[in-house]
Amino acid sequence: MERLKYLKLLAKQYPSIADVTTELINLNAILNLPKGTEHFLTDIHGEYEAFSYHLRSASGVLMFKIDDIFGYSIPEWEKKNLATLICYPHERLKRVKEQEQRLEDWYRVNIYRLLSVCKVVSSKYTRSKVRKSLPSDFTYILDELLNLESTQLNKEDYYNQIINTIVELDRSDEFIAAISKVIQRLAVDRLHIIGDIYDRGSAPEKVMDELMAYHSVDIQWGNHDILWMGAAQGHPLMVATAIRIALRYGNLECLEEGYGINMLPLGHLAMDVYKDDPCEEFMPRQSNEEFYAEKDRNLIARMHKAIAIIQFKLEGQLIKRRKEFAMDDRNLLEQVDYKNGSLMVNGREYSLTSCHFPTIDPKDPCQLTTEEQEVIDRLSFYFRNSEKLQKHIHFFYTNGALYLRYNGNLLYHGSVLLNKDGSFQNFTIDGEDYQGKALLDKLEALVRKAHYTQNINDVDWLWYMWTGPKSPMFAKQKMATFERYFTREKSLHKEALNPYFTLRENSDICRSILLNFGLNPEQGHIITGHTPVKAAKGESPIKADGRLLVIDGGLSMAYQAKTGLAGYTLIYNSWGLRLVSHKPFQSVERVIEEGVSVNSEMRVLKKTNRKRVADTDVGKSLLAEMEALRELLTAYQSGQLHEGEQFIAG
Ligand SMILES: O=P(O)(O)OC[C@H]1O[C@](O)(COP(=O)(O)O)[C@@H](O)[C@@H]1O
Ligand SMILES: [Mn+2]
Repeated sequence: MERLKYLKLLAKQYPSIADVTTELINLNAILNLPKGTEHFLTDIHGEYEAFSYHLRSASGVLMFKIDDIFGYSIPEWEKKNLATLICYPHERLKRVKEQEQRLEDWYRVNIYRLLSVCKVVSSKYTRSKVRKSLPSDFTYILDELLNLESTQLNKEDYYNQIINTIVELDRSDEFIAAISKVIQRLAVDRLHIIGDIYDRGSAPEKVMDELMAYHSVDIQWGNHDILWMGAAQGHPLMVATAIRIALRYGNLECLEEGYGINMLPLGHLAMDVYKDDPCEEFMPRQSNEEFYAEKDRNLIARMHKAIAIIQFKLEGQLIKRRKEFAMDDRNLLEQVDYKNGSLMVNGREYSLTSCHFPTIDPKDPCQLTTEEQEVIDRLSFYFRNSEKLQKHIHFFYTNGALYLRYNGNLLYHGSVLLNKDGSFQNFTIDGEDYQGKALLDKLEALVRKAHYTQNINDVDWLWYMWTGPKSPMFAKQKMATFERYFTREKSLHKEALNPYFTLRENSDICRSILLNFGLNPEQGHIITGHTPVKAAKGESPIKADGRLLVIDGGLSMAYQAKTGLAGYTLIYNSWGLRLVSHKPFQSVERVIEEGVSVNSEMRVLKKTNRKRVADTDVGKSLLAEMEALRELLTAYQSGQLHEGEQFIAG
């Protein structure tokens, strides 16, 4: 009975035998197409230009495609220029116009070449899917051109005429920009971002704009993203932490220009309180000498210290408020001896590099001064009311989650907590025990609940996930921020990793994780980020005989010295898995000047027989849809339902 009701509903969409059979033929054709290409990127950390280049060039794959298509028929430099045109059409066109004598000829040749590339990248999709991805201005023309061969009998003139007309009507620039975008878009069917879009680099807000405009993307929340998700709710401690990190890297533009956060109140506090403090340990990192004058750097350092102290005070308050987080040892302001200028850790005393804490009352070190309170209230207000920030963060809830199972693979940013013996580590939350997948599900539910209730006690959980020892996204014993600013004791700077990070080298462990998440342990892979792979020191991103891949290759500039690379892109296409490692991205200007070059290296990790859509998750749901359509067809053919019956009530 239920099934009949369902078929009646389906009949509304397919009211005749002809409709059902057309759809069945269509779905069957889709199932036989090659599997769409998935790209995986992680730990973007605000590095907008490099990130954008990866999207535009399909992480270098575009160059390989152009090579395949044109081979030796055109010289190397022309292939480079064609790739540049596809990646940066506006910038490249500007350059061409300055140099080219015979512009109309140039347009014709290049439009032909772009069409050849577009035909290859679109050949994996149905005509209908390609049509949907075409820009409205040129849908008709592009659809015609992509589905015709210039040499096709009787159509040659027609094809050439369309191109001539585009050139004559002075629409070439728009056409080239449009077709380039289509090529970029069709080269990747699905993009996975394994977390940590925010912090360190200068423009996470631009990364978010680009992701939101992207045709198909999912995000696995990283600890830095969760920090911003909490800050966007106006949680004062997370606001302070996000600002502290921004100042540490001298990223005022992201806050002020990107999100409209007014930093003036913090500037005032900094100059009132730390005017005579050189704040050496708080000088912004990276080569910000280029961007900031000495005077500005001094101001940033003072603001940095002012917000760091607010952060440490608020941490102490939260730790006392949330006993169940069991983080008393991280309430460091209460472990400082303000007279001796030292820090007590496990009964040992370590001297501080500076004990200039003019806003701290040693009797109640975690109490904010009135001015500090006013500043953090205002900053929290700005975060909550930044329209752009709210829009970006909303995207994490709609397109993101703590983990994702996709085409048999398991994607998460950090870890699944393990004990030393490889068993799943338990976390008791509100009296219930959680481990492995169940723990991630519980934590994700807490994040979504906090978004809904906006209650500070609920939002506190996001802070725990940012830095708590049992947070699978952080998965380190402590975050040694205070120790790094205020002591020189190396042993205190160490952040011990959860045993997971050693155990992930073992393929049996990885199999047990895949099983725990309901995936096939012999076929699936775990794909993660979070810990930069020290490739320069010989570390491999491929762990556990290929069962687990860590693809944090240092897209973040601040970490490139550690990795010796500038990031990885993992590619899963119909032929298997490949890992591309990138060299540092210099600048858009340099690409325009020198042409796109292959600055990546491709490694084949796994070769398979060509996979079709039928072998994917989408294929599975298409097969289920086809089964229902077959039932509907039988119902029509056996007279159980009449064609057009959707109009009959009940
Ligand atoms: O290098 P920075 O920016 O000072 O950050 C160091 C901090 O970042 C962390 O590594 C967390 O960031 P990741 O998630 O990118 O690893 C902390 O463990 C550490 O204290
Ligand atoms: Mn991380």
